[in-house]
Formats: sequence, structure tokens, C-alpha cells
Amino acid sequence: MLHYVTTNPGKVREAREYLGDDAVTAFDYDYPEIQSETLAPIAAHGARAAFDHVGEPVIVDDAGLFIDGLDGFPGPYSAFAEDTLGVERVGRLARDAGASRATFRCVIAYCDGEPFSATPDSVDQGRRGDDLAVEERATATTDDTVDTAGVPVKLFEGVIPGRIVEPRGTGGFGYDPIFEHDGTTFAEMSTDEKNAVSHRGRALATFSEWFAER
Ligand SMILES: O=P(O)(O)OP(=O)(O)OP(=O)(O)OC[C@H]1O[C@@H](n2cnc3c(O)ncnc32)[C@H](O)[C@@H]1O
Repeated sequence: MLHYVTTNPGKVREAREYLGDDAVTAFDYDYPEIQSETLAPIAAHGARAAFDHVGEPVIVDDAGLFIDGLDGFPGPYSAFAEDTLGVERVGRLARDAGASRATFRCVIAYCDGEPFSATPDSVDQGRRGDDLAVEERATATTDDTVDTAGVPVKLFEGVIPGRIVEPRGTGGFGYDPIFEHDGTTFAEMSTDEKNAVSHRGRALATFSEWFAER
């Protein structure tokens, strides 16, 4: 069984909607997080720690909102900023600074304790939005396997550009009310609609393609 290790029920809802109810079980465990300016090492080390704790295949998912005009703040500190400032205040900070452009990123890290064989279909199958205008660019990529003290972890990243706006909508969780993509905030979308465009949906798409081959 594949365990989605998180303390955030919103992530589990989206993963289940995407992968299917029976594909993953939620495992509520607050794995120790390292500090880093990028999400990938945090997710990789989290997956290793979660695998050590659970002892079965795990996914961890580290996400962050990167506001261009605030030099990427809150980025990897998004959970801390939500807990301390709150979503509305982060939104106001961005708008007051005239900084509406932002990117949501999600890195999914998979670990089952086994090495990954580099079959032609299992790596470097990421889709890039290079043919899209920069403003619209959204990417979902598989990254290299990361070795965390002898245990390999596989990473999948999803990225979506958007704008910080005044809060709208009641769905979703976290920063969804202030993150607008194509005129609609994530909180105004159903889980399905959000998954179709979101950072997490894109990361889940490349993960599930790869996992089906494993
Ligand atoms: O680490 P776990 O236990 O998985 O749960 P978390 O909520 O702390 O997870 P993150 O560190 O990945 O989340 C960073 C912050 O970004 C928020 N967040 C993550 N994904 C989001 C999404 O899809 N939409 C809106 N906010 C999101 C989340 O609420 C946190 O405040």
C-alpha cells in the first residue's frame, strides 16, 4: 500500500481525487523537515524519514507559494507564514508591494527503500511547457533520483504560475483563496478543476505515469 504522509488533509483529498480512493492511504505523520531554500531537498529528506517511520512505500509532498516581487517569499517557509501571518496578510503584503505575480510549486517525493532502475519509460519523461508563453508556462517534471544516505528517493515537480489577488472562494485550503490562475482562484475551483491545472495535479500526473511502470 502506498502511504501519502502528511498532516494536511487537503493534500490527501487532492491526491485521492487524482489517483483514486484505493490508490493511497493517508498517513498522518509530522516527519522532521530540514531547512532549505528549495523544496526538493526538503521533500527528499522528508520521504526518507517517512519511509523509515512507516516501513512501507511513501509519498511526501512539499509545496510552497513563491511571490516574484517578494523575492520568492514565503517559498519553503509557506507553512510558517500561514501559521504566523495568515494567508490574508501574506496576500496583502504582496499586493501592497505591487507584487502580484507568483508561482505555486509542489515536489512529490517517493521512497520504497529500493533502487530505481532507469528503464526508458521511467525517467526524464517530464513534460515542459516550453511552447507556452512565459506568463502561461506551467511545468511538470521528473527530477533525478536523490540519494539520501544510501536510500534513493524519486522526485516529481509541478509548477503553476498565477497572481496574488484579494481572497475569493471557499474551496480548497491554505493559500487557495488568494492564488488566481486564468481568472479563477484555486478556492473557486472544485478539487477536480484544481487538479487539472495545479502544481500538485501536475506533479501527481508525472508521478502516476512513472508509478504505473514501476
Ligand atoms: O508538511 P505536511 O504535513 O504535508 O503539511 P503542510 O501543510 O505543512 O505542507 P507544506 O509544508 O507542503 O505546505 C506549505 C504551505 O503551503 C500551503 N499549501 C500547500 N499546498 C497548497 C495548495 O495546493 N493550495 C494552497 N495552499 C497550499 C499549506 O497550507 C502550507 O501552509
